[in-house]
Amino acid sequence: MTTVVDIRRLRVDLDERTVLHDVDLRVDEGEVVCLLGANGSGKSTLVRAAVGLVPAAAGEISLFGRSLRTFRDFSRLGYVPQRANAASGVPATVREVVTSGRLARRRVFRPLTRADRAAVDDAIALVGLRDRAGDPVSSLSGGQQQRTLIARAAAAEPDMLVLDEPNAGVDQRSQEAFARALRTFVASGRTLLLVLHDMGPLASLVDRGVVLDNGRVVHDGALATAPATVAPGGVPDHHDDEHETGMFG
Ligand SMILES: Nc1ncnc2c1ncn2[C@@H]1O[C@H](COP(=O)(O)OP(=O)(O)OP(=O)(O)O)[C@@H](O)[C@H]1O
Repeated sequence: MTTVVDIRRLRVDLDERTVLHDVDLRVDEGEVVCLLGANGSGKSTLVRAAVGLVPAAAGEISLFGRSLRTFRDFSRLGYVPQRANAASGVPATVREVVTSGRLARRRVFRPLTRADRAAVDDAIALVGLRDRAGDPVSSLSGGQQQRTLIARAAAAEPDMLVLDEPNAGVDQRSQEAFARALRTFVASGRTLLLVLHDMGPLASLVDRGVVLDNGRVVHDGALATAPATVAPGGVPDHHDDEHETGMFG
């Protein structure tokens, strides 16, 4: 089994404050791992550090078996930040934005192949925006714009998707459709690292939950009988004693 993300004893300092302390996180190929925790517990910082967007003050990060310091194969990785906004000054349509993800995968510009077009169509279907494909992204809701960026990442056919709060501001029906689509993504052996405040319909997909509290990992393990949501505040009340919550196996 290949380890896709291997983080050991990671410390991250922001504004001279330590926001991640001694964090270990391992994600194997084909796994769906969910980061949970209250606001400000460090979930976004952890995924940003994992993809090289914030520097580590201490510790080791490897992606696909290679130290992040020398890792260059970023086309294997699709990352979509929290509250991402796909609208720019340019009046691009959903299809154009998604296609740009496909083009970014290639070194030299050449016309789209049939395979490129199919990957773009699949990615748009993955996020449930088929009926909006020709619309300008500026006409979409915030949730739909983030979905557009998820489709752009998926169009490059990465081995791992890292999605920070993909369901924020998305209605229940769209969340359910998205969960079904992501099931297809992982069925092909690909890897998912999700930051979720509320697991909602994605709960049944998740193999393992990692709970952060104040920048430390306080739980790392399987999720028991598909809890739909995390307790108010994002984490179980007694996450130091997982048996009390009944949420984690
Ligand atoms: N750019 C920054 N500069 C300084 N401090 C930051 C920065 N970004 C985040 N922080 C701080 O780091 C801590 C962790 O924030 P982070 O956004 O990683 O938490 P989170 O668990 O993702 O929260 P949320 O669920 O609200 O998105 C918080 O205390 C936050 O205030």
